[in-house]
Amino acid sequence: MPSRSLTDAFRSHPVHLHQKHLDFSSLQEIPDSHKWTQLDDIEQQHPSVESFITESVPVIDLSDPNILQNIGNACKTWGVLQVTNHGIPISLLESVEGVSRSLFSLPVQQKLKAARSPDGVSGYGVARISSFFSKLMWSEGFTIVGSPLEHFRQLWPQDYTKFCDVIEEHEKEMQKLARRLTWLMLGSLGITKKDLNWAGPKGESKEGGAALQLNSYPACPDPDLAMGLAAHTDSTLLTILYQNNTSGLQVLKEGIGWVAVPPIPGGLVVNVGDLLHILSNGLYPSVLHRAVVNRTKHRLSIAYLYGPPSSVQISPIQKLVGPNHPPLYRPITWNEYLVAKAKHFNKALSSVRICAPLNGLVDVNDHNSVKVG
Ligand SMILES: C=C1C[C@]23C[C@@]1(O)CC[C@H]2[C@@]12CCC[C@@](C)(C(=O)O1)[C@H]2[C@@H]3C(=O)O
Ligand SMILES: O=C(O)CCC(=O)C(=O)O
Ligand SMILES: [Fe+2]
Repeated sequence: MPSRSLTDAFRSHPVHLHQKHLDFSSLQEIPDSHKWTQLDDIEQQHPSVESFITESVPVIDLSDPNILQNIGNACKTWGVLQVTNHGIPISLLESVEGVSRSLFSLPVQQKLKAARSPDGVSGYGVARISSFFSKLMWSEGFTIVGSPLEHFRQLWPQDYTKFCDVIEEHEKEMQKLARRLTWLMLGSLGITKKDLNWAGPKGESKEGGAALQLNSYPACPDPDLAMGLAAHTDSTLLTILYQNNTSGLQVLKEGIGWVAVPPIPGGLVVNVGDLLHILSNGLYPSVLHRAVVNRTKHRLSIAYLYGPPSSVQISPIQKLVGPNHPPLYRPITWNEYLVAKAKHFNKALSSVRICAPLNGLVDVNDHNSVKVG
């Protein structure tokens, strides 16, 4: 099969999303289209009991000498961590936040000039997973894969180059951090570059791919009736998330429920994605997470979704497989997995599973996505 870039992922599987674009800033009340009148199944099974929760997502200093052990524990027990001392200049993160703020504050008609097409990846629009719900989410998104130049030229005909420069610089820095984190996570499982088939003969790796997702969650008149971004896992190796100084991210911790991940100054959230779940043969489970909204504050988040080179087949690493640990997932490329996600949403991992779990249970992340409203 010819090698295809991430940009081509949805060519064969266009998603025609319900395109109702609101001017959130003018709304005093939530319209029916955005009112989540009924709790979805995931939330009913795992009620939020935040006031009693004492556990919190591990915060890991990347310069700590025990880094491998700390990262391994966090990936195994939480599937998510926050990192500090990560080397990304705060000024760069704030500049991307500035680009994002300028973008989302443009008039709706202007933003729609850079709308994502049904078979495309990049551009402005509602989250791709929106097609699984009858109600719309209280958010807007802008996805960037490759150069944002064409879209940015539509948005800011006069000064698009300065916005492109910020995104380019951010991509370079985040790519370095994402690679480093990937090798730390794999290293904590005893995996080195020579154990992976996409690393070259000297252990150098072919370039991974990435998507940048800018998310905007406007202040909401009735946050209890709205959903910022519905519960999902990321179809990545890992995702690095920057949040402005407003809470909203929650992760599901088995046996506890939804746990808030508050922004910490200078910190970045790192999620284990479905492809690392597959590579680690389920040892590092991808984390189910969602974003809730706020009555008074506009929240912005910037997700760097990192994955393998698009031609590479991802399957459980040989070293982690044996007679007592059969491979749980079949090989799949990133693009193929994105199509599986577009078809099966939170059952995508189960759709690539080849071996029934020994305890007879479904995958931890195999949640039902029930239509709401
Ligand atoms: C590479 C990708 C992962 C993603 C789909 C995408 O093609 C680009 C956007 C990503 C995103 C961000 C918001 C949540 C999410 C589920 C969605 O709808 O779009 C993820 C997708 C994913 O991880 O599956
Ligand atoms: O806004 C957030 O905190 C979550 C964003 C997210 O999960 C995503 O972009 O995949
Ligand atoms: Fe996510």
